[in-house]
Amino acid sequence: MLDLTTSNLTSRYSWETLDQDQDALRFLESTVLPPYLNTCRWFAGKARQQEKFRIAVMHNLALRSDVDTIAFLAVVEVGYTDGETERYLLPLSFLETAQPGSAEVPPKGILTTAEFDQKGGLLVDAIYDERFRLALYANLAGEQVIPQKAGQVRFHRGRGLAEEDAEATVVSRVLPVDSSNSALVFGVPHQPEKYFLKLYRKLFQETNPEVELVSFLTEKSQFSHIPAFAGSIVWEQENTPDITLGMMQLMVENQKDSWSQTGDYLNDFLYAVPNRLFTIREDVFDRVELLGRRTAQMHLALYSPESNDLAFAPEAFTDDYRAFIIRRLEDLLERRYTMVIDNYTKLDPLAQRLAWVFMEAKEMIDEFIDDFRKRPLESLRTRIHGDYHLGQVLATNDDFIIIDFEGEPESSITDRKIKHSPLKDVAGMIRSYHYAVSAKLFGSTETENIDPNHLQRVSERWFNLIRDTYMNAYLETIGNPHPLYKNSNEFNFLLLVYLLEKAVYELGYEISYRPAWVKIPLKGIMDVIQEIEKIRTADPNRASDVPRLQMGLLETKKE
Ligand SMILES: Nc1ncnc2c1ncn2[C@@H]1O[C@H](COP(=O)(O)OP(=O)(O)O)[C@@H](O)[C@H]1O
Ligand SMILES: O=P(O)(O)O[C@H]1O[C@H](CO)[C@@H](O[C@H]2O[C@H](CO)[C@@H](O)[C@H](O)[C@H]2O)[C@H](O)[C@H]1O
Repeated sequence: MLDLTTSNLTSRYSWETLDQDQDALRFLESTVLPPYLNTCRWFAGKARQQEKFRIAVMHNLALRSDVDTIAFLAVVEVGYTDGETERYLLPLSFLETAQPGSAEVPPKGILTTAEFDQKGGLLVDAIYDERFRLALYANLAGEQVIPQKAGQVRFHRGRGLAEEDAEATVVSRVLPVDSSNSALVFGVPHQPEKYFLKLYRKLFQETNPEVELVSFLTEKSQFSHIPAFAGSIVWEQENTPDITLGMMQLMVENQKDSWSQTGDYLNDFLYAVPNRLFTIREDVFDRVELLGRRTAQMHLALYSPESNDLAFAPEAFTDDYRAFIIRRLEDLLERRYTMVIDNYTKLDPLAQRLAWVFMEAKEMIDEFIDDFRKRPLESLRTRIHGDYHLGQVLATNDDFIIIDFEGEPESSITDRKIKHSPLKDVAGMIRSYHYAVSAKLFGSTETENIDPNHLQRVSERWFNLIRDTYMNAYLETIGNPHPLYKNSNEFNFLLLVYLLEKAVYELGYEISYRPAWVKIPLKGIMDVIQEIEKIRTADPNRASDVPRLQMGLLETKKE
């Protein structure tokens, strides 16, 4: 607990002039911000060597209360000994000790005790100050543009914000999810949880891809399986790209995300496996089929050849794009080979055998990449979800709502806006179903005494059924033929490219974070290389010295 009797930050001036008080700002930068940011879940620089914290900008936001006051939207720049500087949004508010609500701020929201013009209180992350939340809502509803020293802060109102709610008395709270951004919830009379406002923490010198995709789907398509776009908050400056600070959507009533739901459904299956039974509720397949359809409908909505918005116009598989994917894949592969070698002894026996086959297949993978470089491709690329997996799909009573269109967290903002074949999303979801089945079977006490080879075969059978159900529903909805996918050969080939990319990425993630799960992406890689081998052997004209796949390495030695 903070000691409220001693002030850490003391200023002779009033809180409202903090942005001009150089001494107070320097104190914040040197003493308060470094330890505070390092406690925040959304601060991504914890593992890097931090060098400098600087308040780059402080925007003003008027707060409605008994006494006129303001909050600041601070942009904190963090410099590192190497690599790029990052910028984070940190809304700041001052709660005088006697202020109602000051006792309710959780410790993680308090930066320091403070004293401004002899008034004591707390310097807090403003999301925990109700006056700040209400100001955000009122500005969005009123489509305000607030001039600042550096440019202006514009509040856009989206179609999702209902007319009758614009003047409503709202209630608000901070959603207790600890993730890379912060989430606020707003309620209106008769609907206590109606709007969901995401404040982006890490800022990019560009419009956030999520705002582009969600506003496009809401305003220019009939696809209704996303939470409708209700507005955004943007920092605008002349001759500089806009910076998105936040986005509001409708709040979705949901029990859980589809990762948890799929896991629950799989329990029946899990209990049956030790008895050598295949028991599974039909509902599982109904859900998978529905998600296949919803995925295809999302892709059809994002495919807009008539749109005059270039950001959404479909594009061909250009040499530049192929070079981009190949660079990424080769870079990932190189790092994964090293990681596997360095961590080999930490892997369990099944993962070790799979890792061997993967390492031995290097030349075959190189040949496949070369094929991708040269093969004529007529399919098209569009904007896609970009980070699609079961955790990004909320399960409502009888349907799905797709969220989090921000793209892959590790990619730069420019890379996140690159158009891909929608098969990249399809591959993401297939990998996720593979994870759901494998994690359940390999991570549960019910199956711990079952021979891992048998478990592998069982999980493969169930996964194949689920994958085919998903793919059939997807293809049926997309329609055949469709300009996005020229023919089934190309479709199958491209799907392998994206499955390989995703599984190779996951291999690194699991080695670093969940070594017990390494066999899941390794098995995913194995499935892809077996398919690659089938393509090679089916082509009578292919003269290649590349060795065959060493599947024999997977056999366990009989004692
Ligand atoms: N529109 C929404 N309605 C209800 N809950 C939501 C909505 N959007 C996100 N959530 C919840 O907030 C969590 C974090 O949202 P997400 O978009 O994944 O944010 P982040 O970018 O911080 O990861 C989700 O896992 C989900 O539980
Ligand atoms: O959640 P993030 O966007 O930070 O993504 C990272 O963590 C994910 C795990 O939480 C990881 O996803 C992998 O595991 C999931 C199950 O836990 C599975 O559904 C995904 O398909 C699988 O890729 C993701 O790869 C990583 O970037």
